[in-house]
Amino acid sequence: MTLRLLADIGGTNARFALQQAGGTGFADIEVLACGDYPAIDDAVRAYLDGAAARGLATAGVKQAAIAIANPVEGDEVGMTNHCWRFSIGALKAGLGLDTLLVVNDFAALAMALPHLKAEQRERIGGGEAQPGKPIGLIGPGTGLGVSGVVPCGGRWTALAGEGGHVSFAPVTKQEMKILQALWEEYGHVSAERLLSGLGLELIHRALAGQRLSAPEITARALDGGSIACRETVETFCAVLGSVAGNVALTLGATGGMYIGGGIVPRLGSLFTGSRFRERFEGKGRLSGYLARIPTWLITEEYPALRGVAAMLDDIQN
Ligand SMILES: Nc1ncnc2c1ncn2[C@@H]1O[C@H](COP(=O)(O)OP(=O)(O)OP(=O)(O)O)[C@@H](O)[C@H]1O
Repeated sequence: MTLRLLADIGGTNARFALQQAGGTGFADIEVLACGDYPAIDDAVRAYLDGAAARGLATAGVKQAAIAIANPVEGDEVGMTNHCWRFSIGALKAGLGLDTLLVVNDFAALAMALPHLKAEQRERIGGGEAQPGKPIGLIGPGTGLGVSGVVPCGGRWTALAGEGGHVSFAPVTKQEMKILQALWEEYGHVSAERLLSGLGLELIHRALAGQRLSAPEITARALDGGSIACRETVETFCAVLGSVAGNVALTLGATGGMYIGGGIVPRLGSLFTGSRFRERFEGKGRLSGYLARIPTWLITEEYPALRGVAAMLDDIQN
């Protein structure tokens, strides 16, 4: 039996799975905390050892595909929001692999978008997807991932950009206040500075003068215990709408715009009832154009694993 190893590695979480062959289901999905392992090799080996202990034939793993949260430009990989650095060649040799594909995590996630089923996504607002047109993606997690897929010669091609690091543009006086506070501290204020776990904490600090962790902020906002936390989450959702609208305009994403990442699915009704969609559409003379673009929240749990498996299929066919 030949197993393929698949991984989706973010700044906080490393998600692993095994797959028998292209197009088949996943076995043994596990999420490890990146911070528990000094290097990527240690996390991969810990996962494979665990899978072997659970009775899977991991000695047969000769092919692997890793989606990771940083630009992938050559053999040397350095994560943006975590300390792991590695050589793709050395990792491949160390794990005894014949094939190792390493790609940007949001490019992998984008490859899964055209194949998502109705039960794997939740519609936010109106609009109608145009078939065969670019599809956009934005996702706040440890960082802010941005990507999309464009149709090319009968196939989809994923974009591997770093759109989370574009400069933040405030839309309201309150957002000006946040920008002012962050300027003092960071000089360049990127969209990721607000739209990430740390971003929630920074927004809250700027608006309420209180230091809380991202999970604390959303918990207090969700249980109704704190008006200030609710305001922070509302601001986060509004800014996300604005930045998602920018991505849709830039890509001409008339095939639809998707929201991924680990944070938004945890916001529940605070997101669905937020000003996200109003701000997505609120682009002056282009508002009508954006109103026609549908937005969806990805509810499928491991979409980037599905995307990176499709990319591995592509290089093998
Ligand atoms: N309940 C919560 N509410 C809000 N934020 C949360 C919550 N739980 C965790 N987070 C934040 O989510 C972030 C992790 O997001 P995610 O699960 O997408 O991780 P990741 O895939 O490792 O990230 P990335 O791919 O962006 O590098 C952390 O910054 C964490 O603080």
